[in-house]
Amino acid sequence: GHRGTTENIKEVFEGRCWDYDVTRYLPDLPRVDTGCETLWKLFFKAFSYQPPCAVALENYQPYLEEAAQALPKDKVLFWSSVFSLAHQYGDYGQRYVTLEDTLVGYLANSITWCGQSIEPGYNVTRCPAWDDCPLEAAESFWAGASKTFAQRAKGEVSLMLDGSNPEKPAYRRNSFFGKFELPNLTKDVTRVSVIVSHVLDKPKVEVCGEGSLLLLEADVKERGFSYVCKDDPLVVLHLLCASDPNSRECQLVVNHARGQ
Ligand SMILES: Nc1nc2c(c(=O)[nH]1)N1CN2[C@@H]2O[C@H](COP(=O)(O)OP(=O)(O)OC[C@H]3O[C@@H]1[C@H](O)[C@@H]3O)[C@@H](O)[C@H]2O
Repeated sequence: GHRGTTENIKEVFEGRCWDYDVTRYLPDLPRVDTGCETLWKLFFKAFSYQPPCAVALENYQPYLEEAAQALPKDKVLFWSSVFSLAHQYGDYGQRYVTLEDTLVGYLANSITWCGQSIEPGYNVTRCPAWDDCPLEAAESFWAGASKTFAQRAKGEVSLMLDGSNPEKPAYRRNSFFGKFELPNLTKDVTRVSVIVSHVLDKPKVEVCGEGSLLLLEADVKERGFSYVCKDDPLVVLHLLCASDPNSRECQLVVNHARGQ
């Protein structure tokens, strides 16, 4: 299989960059001094004229360092498998900051790119499918981006996991969080606060204190951080109920509000 390359990728990248600079996350994240043309050049340099499947994580380092922002203390949010809920919960930088809220993640999110050795140095139409390459270009990008994001986290960091998937444990050591984020948290981090979210009205496959959350607790404490875990905090329940107000669990929430 293959994926289609994002059309006008240079214009998309640079346009997003200028837009971010003047309109996005102004109260929550600092501006990056480097201009958008320079950031594009550094990003392009990382994968251009390389074979589509052979981009080492290090190639993105110059770009990742140039585009990095200081992250607000106690507001970094990591996630596994719950992309959409995590971004609702983070409320786009107001409650928490996810990788996509930072310039590095914002510019790369949902675009597709890959290199080729002949002019113009990247494949204008198509890229390998995710599993066609051992280290597919975009995969190594997110590895580098996740690592740099984790290295700049401070204070209490949050992690949202999915406790409703019978096929996939909530915490996996081979997830991006397990491979590139947890191992790169520094001494500036004090605590990992885990939120296990569950699909409404479905069996709770994993909850705090059980299954892979026990492994996570051990891995977090082994790194010297304190650990707390909560199943479906009220904010998350309300977000889930907003999308599914008629679910049984949400009726309970409404009755509770009515004091019944
Ligand atoms: N658009 C984004 N993609 C990704 C981010 C990210 O922040 N934005 N990633 C990884 N990533 C891509 O998501 C899947 C694995 O997710 P999934 O299996 O659901 O969860 P992971 O923990 O592996 O990755 C999510 C974790 O890494 C960063 C983000 O800061 C989260 O804390 C894999 O294909 C990666 O290329």
